[in-house]
Amino acid sequence: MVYGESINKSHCNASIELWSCYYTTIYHQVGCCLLICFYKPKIESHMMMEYLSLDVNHYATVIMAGVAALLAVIYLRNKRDNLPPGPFAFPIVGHLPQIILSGSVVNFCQKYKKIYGDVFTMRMGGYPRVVISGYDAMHQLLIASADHTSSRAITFTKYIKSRSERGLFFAHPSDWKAIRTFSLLTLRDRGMGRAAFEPEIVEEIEKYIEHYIEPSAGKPLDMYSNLPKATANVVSQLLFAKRFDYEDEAFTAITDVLNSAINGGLKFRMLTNLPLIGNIFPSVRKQRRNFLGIAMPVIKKCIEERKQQLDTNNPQCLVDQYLLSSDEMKFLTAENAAQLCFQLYAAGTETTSTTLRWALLYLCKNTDVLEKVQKEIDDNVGQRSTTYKDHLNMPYTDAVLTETQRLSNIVNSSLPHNAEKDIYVGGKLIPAESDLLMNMASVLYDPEVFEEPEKFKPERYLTGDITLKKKKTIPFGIGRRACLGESLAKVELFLFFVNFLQKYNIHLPEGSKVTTEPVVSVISAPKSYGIIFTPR
Ligand code: HEM
Repeated sequence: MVYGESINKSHCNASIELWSCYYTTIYHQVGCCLLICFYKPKIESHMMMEYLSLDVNHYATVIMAGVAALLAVIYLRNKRDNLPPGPFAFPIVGHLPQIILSGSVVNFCQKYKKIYGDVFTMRMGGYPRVVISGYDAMHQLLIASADHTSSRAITFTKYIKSRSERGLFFAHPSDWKAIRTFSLLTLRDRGMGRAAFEPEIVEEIEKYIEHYIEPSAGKPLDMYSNLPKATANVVSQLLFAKRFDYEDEAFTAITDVLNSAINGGLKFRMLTNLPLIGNIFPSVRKQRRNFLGIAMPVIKKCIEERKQQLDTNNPQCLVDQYLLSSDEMKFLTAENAAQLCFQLYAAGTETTSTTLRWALLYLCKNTDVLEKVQKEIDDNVGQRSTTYKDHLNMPYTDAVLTETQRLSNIVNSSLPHNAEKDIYVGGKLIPAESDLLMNMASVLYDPEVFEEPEKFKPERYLTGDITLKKKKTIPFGIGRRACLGESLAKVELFLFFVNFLQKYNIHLPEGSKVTTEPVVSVISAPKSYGIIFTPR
């Protein structure tokens, strides 16, 4: 089979029912065997022994039978799914043990890609996901087969039953295009990625410097929980035409909730992948409650405020535009609009601030690069205010930011997609309804394209086949559902970065042990670290 060949899937409910009965029986047998092994003294005379007709002294036989039955269950379950082969998966927890042993999902995917190739199955809890590696396979699925892969993973959407509560991330396939077009046009209209919006970003940077950097006065500043407030305010201007005071309680609560959820590692993955196990832990349950419970009232209050201030002749932000056009956009209910705002807010907050924290850390670790960036800033910007247009004359700074995005690989699995039809990729069948997880590291760290991919080397974007390297640098994803905020993120990254380094020298505190080993969660972030800013 070749890339892209697709066939229709036939469902066979009867055989699924048959399998279910079969599994239930095997699980029952295995359960009994294990019970006997561990509680033999207590149940020696129990009726179960008669039922199984087993001699309790033959432990070895019982254990072997149990293990064999367990393996049979796993084998048959995997076979039933018709999914591409992958490593051995444990019942209930799936590949969780191997993920923990590998150190992260990223390492796990990279490790098993070497054994199973560009397409293999991974199980997070009970849910299988087909892991896609390599640019060609991703291109095949997300661009050439975009008509059938542009909906979100079932594991994402199954918890949001109502179509009118899905916002953009989880939008029903038939609503997605209209919501995305509305969001993109409105945000662009308000200035996203355009020079007209730059003064507001620069004003936010100045406020951040005044509020956090200046008072740090040469002491280490940990930007982990305060930099997201600055990037959140940038998005807030586009959504609600307002910025929050950094000390505002509701604002602090919403950024803290996002921060801990997105950086919450295993806990957050449990929310979507291991709901049954996750529910056992109070802290996971609390995170689930907080995520929307704290955030949504703040978002709804902002929307309500816009209603009161609405000037029909002069819409100021995305919410104004929604309030004015909602008659034509029936699917965008009030609840859906609130979800959309929250998702844009969430998508634009941690991503940009985490990338900036990576960039500053890489520079502290590579002082020669820091010097070159500052020289380029001095030569091209000097003391005046920076604009995004300056990046055209600052190839080295641009290369540093591109290399930061490549190496940090922050959205390490992209956002999962779903295959709506059977698709063959590289000769392997991806059955309809499979959830797809993109192994972004396989492209961003491809040694065929990026020499010594694990190293921070901005010069790579200034020599050799630059076009190819840029094409394969895909931190924002590819295809129809690629990042909606890419243009905004690029402007923000450049303006924050240049403004910081134009005004300050940066270094890590004496004896700092922070490494560039990431904390891998929904995003890959640097470990919490302090940075010392000294005025230049
Ligand atoms: C460095 C910053 C950022 C990175 C690396 C990033 C990366 C990504 C990635 C990998 C995806 C998934 C693509 C896919 O599903 O195939 C995505 C989706 C998305 N991003 Fe970003 N993003 C960033 C900043 C932003 C910003 C600033 C915004 C907007 C305010 C934003 C809004 C979105 C939205 C709305 C989606 C979902 C699009 C859809 O489902 O159609 N992102 N982003």
